[in-house]
Amino acid sequence: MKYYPLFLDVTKYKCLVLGAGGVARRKISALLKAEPLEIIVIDPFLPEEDFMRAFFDEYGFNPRVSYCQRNFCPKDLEQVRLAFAATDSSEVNGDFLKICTENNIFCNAVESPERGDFIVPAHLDYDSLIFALSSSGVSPAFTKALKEDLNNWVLKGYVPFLRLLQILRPLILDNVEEKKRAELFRALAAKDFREEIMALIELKKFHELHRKLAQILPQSVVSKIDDKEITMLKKNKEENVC
Ligand SMILES: C[C@@]1(CC(=O)O)C2=NC(=C\c3[nH]c(c(CCC(=O)O)c3CC(=O)O)Cc3[nH]c(c(CC(=O)O)c3CCC(=O)O)/C=C3\N/C(=C\2)[C@@H](CCC(=O)O)[C@]3(C)CC(=O)O)/[C@H]1CCC(=O)O
Ligand SMILES: NC(=O)c1ccc[n+]([C@@H]2O[C@H](COP(=O)([O-])OP(=O)(O)OC[C@H]3O[C@@H](n4cnc5c(N)ncnc54)[C@H](O)[C@@H]3O)[C@@H](O)[C@H]2O)c1
Repeated sequence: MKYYPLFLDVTKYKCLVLGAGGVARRKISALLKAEPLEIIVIDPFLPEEDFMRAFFDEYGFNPRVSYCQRNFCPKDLEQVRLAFAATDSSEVNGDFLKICTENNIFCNAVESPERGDFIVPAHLDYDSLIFALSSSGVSPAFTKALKEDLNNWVLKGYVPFLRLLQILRPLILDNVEEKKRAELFRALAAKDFREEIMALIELKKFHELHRKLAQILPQSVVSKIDDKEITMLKKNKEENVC
């Protein structure tokens, strides 16, 4: 394994991004989702209003981001825990990485990842469930495509399935005696059954879905399933997309 995967709590971190181009803005936007203390962006060539306009147009206003149109100086790294060398100059990025290393600051290098301490994975977040994906730098385009496939798969399959469980759980709790419940919940979540259910929801075959559920659920539960709720399992507009 070329990289050690971990999930960082950055809420107490001051972060610094050198360079304010398109790639830097993408790194900043992902970092902001984890609510770092602050992000300082330094770029001597891009006027502040151009950066702010570009950033806010793409990702919206965020008070955690501050911008300096000037050259970087080592003093800027005081209190910084995480850094990104995001300029288009290999030399500038190299010098910056060196200073970060001397100061024990983890630094990402957007244009020469092998020189940095970490790479940024593609990610999907559904509240507390987070997927982070990496090709170890082999193909970021593939990582992005895989993320999109996974997102479709999760939203098509698991999110509607969880909505179904949300409908069924109280009915089972109310109508099935305690010692039989765990067995039923496990049967509903079992791989083969779950996959058939997910496929029926995806195809909107709600009548068959009802029949399939009746194979394992007692009549006392099946008779109380609200058909209108069942037809809402697969909403046209998914709200959980990040
Ligand atoms: C996942 C994602 C996260 C993010 O950036 O937030 C990310 N790159 C994304 C997109 C993307 N990047 C590039 C393309 C164009 C197509 C292509 O080249 O494939 C596309 C696709 C597009 O734009 O459609 C070009 C590119 N990327 C790197 C280099 C330099 C090099 O390889 O040397 C070059 C060549 C520059 C040149 O041509 O000179 C390097 C890195 N990019 C990484 C992450 C790290 C490894 C991730 C992994 O392990 O897979 C790593 C190693 C370091 C790092 O940046 O941390 C984000 C997807 C966002 C999303 O999820 O939607
Ligand atoms: N990691 C990735 O996902 C990825 C994706 C595409 C490209 N890249 C590479 O990343 C680099 C940046 O790409 P981009 O599209 O953001 O380029 P860009 O041209 O949009 O931005 C580069 C920024 O660096 C700034 N800069 C130059 N010298 C500087 C200095 N001394 N101090 C501070 N800032 C300085 C420039 O003013 C500019 O705003 C390129 O080398 C590109 O090959 C990486």
